[in-house]
Amino acid sequence: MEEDKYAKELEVAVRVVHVACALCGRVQERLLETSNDHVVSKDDDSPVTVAEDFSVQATISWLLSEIFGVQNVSIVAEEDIQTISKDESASLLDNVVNTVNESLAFASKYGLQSPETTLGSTEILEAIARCNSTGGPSGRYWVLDPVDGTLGFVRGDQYAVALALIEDGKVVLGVLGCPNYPIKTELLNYHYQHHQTTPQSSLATLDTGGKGCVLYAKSGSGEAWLQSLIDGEKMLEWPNRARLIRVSSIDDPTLATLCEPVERANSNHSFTAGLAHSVGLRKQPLRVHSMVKYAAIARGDAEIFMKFAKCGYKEKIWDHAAGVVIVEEAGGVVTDAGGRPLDFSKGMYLEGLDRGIIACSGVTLHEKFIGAVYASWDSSNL
Ligand SMILES: Nc1ncnc2c1ncn2[C@@H]1O[C@H](COP(=O)(O)OS(=O)(=O)O)[C@@H](OP(=O)(O)O)[C@H]1O
Ligand SMILES: [Mg+2]
Ligand SMILES: [Mg+2]
Ligand SMILES: [Mg+2]
Repeated sequence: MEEDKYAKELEVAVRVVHVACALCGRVQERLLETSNDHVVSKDDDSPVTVAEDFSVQATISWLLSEIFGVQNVSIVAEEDIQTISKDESASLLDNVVNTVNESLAFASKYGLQSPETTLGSTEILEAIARCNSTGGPSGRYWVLDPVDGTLGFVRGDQYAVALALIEDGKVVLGVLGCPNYPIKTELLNYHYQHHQTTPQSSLATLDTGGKGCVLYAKSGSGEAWLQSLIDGEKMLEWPNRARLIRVSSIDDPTLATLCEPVERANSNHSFTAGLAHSVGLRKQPLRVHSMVKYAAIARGDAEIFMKFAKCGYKEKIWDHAAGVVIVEEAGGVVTDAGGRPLDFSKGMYLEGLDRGIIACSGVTLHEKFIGAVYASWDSSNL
C-alpha cells in the first residue's frame, strides 16, 4: 500500500509539467523570433517574461485544482499576483489569458482534462492568486517554480519547470521539466562552449522541436526517472516509457565535473573555484542556468553542483525542492556546506542554510567538498 502512496500525485505532476514544458517551448520559439519587448522588470529586478512565468503558474495551478479539487490544493509558488493585476498590466494579462487557454487546449494530449469553455481573466487571476501558501512544517502543499532560470529562458538557453510536493515539511516527490536539455547530453555542453559567441537565434534553432526532458522521483523509492519531451504524445498511458537514471560513478576528483550557476551575482565563482582546486578538480566548470544543474547531476552528466550565494541572500524552497529529491533518489547526496540536509519545513525560505549548497554524485566526493569548505572558510571572502 505504501508503494502506492503519492502515485496519483506523481502521475498528475508529471503530466502537468509536460503541459508546461510544451507551453514554454511555444513561447520561447516566438520570443526568440521577435525582440526582447516581452520582458518586463519586477521589483526585484529579475526579468520576467510575459507568457512564461505567469502562464505556467496559472496553467499548473488550474490543472491541479481541477484534478484534486480547489479545497485540497495548496501551492507555494514564485510569482505573486501584484504585477499582473495592476491596471497598466492589462495587455500582459491578455497575453497570459491567451497563452494559458492555448496551453490548456492541448491538455488532453497529456491525458488531462481541458476546460469546457475558454477561461476568462478572472479565472486566470484566481489560479495565480491561489498559489499563496507560505509552506511550513505541517500539511501538504505543492511547491512550484514556473520558470526557473528566467535568464536562461530569455537567452534561449537552459531553464526548468520545477514542481514538488511537500508533506509535513518533507519533499515527497519532485518533477523537473527541462525543455532544452535533450536526452543526449551534447547540447548542454554545446551551450556551455558556445553561448558567449554564438547568436542566440542559432541556439534556438537547435533547441526547437521538443528536444527536452522531464525527470521525476518519489522520495524513498530509490529510483529517479527520465522521459523525453517527445514522448509527451504518448503520455496517455501510465506508467509511461520513462527510463531509470543514476548518478555518475566517478569519485576521482580529477575526472569530475563541477556544475555551478552562470551568474556571478548568484554564486561566488572564485570561492567555488578555490574549493574545486583544493579537492583536485581539473576540468572546466560547467555553468548552466537553473535547476538543470540538479538534472545534470541526477543524469550522471556532472558530479558536483555548488551554489554559494552572497551573504544575506536567502534561498527559496522552489529553487531546490524538486531538484534535491531527484538527485537523492538517483543516488546522490545534497546538503548545506555544514553537511546537513536542506530544511524545507520552515516556510518559503531554506532557513538555517549553512553558507551554501553542495550536491554530489556520491559520498566520497561529498565528504571531500565538505572538508574543503571546513578548511578554507576562514580564508574566504564571502
Ligand atoms: N542574488 C541572487 N543570489 C542567488 N540566487 C539568486 C539571486 N537572485 C536570484 N536568484 C535565484 O536564482 C535562480 C536562478 O539561479 P541559478 O542558480 O540558475 O542562476 S544562474 O541563472 O545559473 O545564474 C533564480 O530563479 P528564477 O527567478 O526562477 O529564475 C532566483 O530565484
Ligand atoms: Mg524569478
Ligand atoms: Mg527559480
Ligand atoms: Mg522562476
